[in-house]
Amino acid sequence: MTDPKFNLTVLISGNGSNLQALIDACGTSALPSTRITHVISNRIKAYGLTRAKNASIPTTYHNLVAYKSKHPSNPEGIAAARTEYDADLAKLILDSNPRPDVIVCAGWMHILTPDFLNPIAEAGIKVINLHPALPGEFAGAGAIERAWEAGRKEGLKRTGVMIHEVIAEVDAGDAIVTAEVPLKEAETLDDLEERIHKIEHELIVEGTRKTLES
Ligand SMILES: Nc1nc2c(c(=O)[nH]1)N[C@@H](CN(C=O)c1ccc(C(=O)N[C@@H](CCC(=O)O)C(=O)O)cc1)CN2
Ligand SMILES: NCC(=O)N[C@@H]1O[C@H](COP(=O)([O-])[O-])[C@@H](O)[C@H]1O
Repeated sequence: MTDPKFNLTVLISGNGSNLQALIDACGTSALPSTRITHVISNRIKAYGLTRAKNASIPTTYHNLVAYKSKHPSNPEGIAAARTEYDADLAKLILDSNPRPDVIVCAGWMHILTPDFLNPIAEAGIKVINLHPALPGEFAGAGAIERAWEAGRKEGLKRTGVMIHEVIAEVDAGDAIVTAEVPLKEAETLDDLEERIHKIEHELIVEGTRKTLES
């Protein structure tokens, strides 16, 4: 059997249900001739690491705490730690064989700085991110809850999910694919999260495929 045409590196921080959606899609008509060759987590307890190991995908735990411990715990020291961390994350990926065609942030809860983005872009590797909101709305962490609150308090009628290009400004990169999610009156946050996660699992596959095809 010939090697898959496309290679993915997936960055995670948690449960990994979106990683699982990608694992399940690889090699099917949804993500043809594609394989995940590396999963990297910034959290050692991320269940997504177990999902990757169960799928025989190489994993790396890239630990920011180890970098912070080498610097003073003041703003300058933390900035220096993040610079080193991000530069080493880029090296980790650029030194891998095969290199990825696309890096997918799938619940990756770490803001990437130009120390990562620049060397990756120079290598011609695209970085995309799953964000549970529509372009220009609820950037950053906790987007689902913030939309749910806006539905209750401000009458927001819909939120959404997008896969977007990753740039230095958080969640501001061009949208690759989006899906609107209507907000339902008196719906619990858990129920909204469940509806949104189902859409995420479809959109992350579609967004990755569109990126590979572009
Ligand atoms: N430069 C970019 N980095 C990242 C982007 C992006 O668009 N540009 N997308 C995010 C994912 N994300 C939302 O989609 C997001 C993740 C995390 C945070 C955040 O505030 N992180 C904190 C730490 C939070 C924690 O560890 O619990 C931080 O990094 O200080 C905001 C947005 C991925 N990165
Ligand atoms: N800003 C990005 C963000 O908030 N992403 C959120 O992280 C979750 C990861 O779930 P998973 O680990 O089960 O894939 C996703 O469901 C998504 O809503």
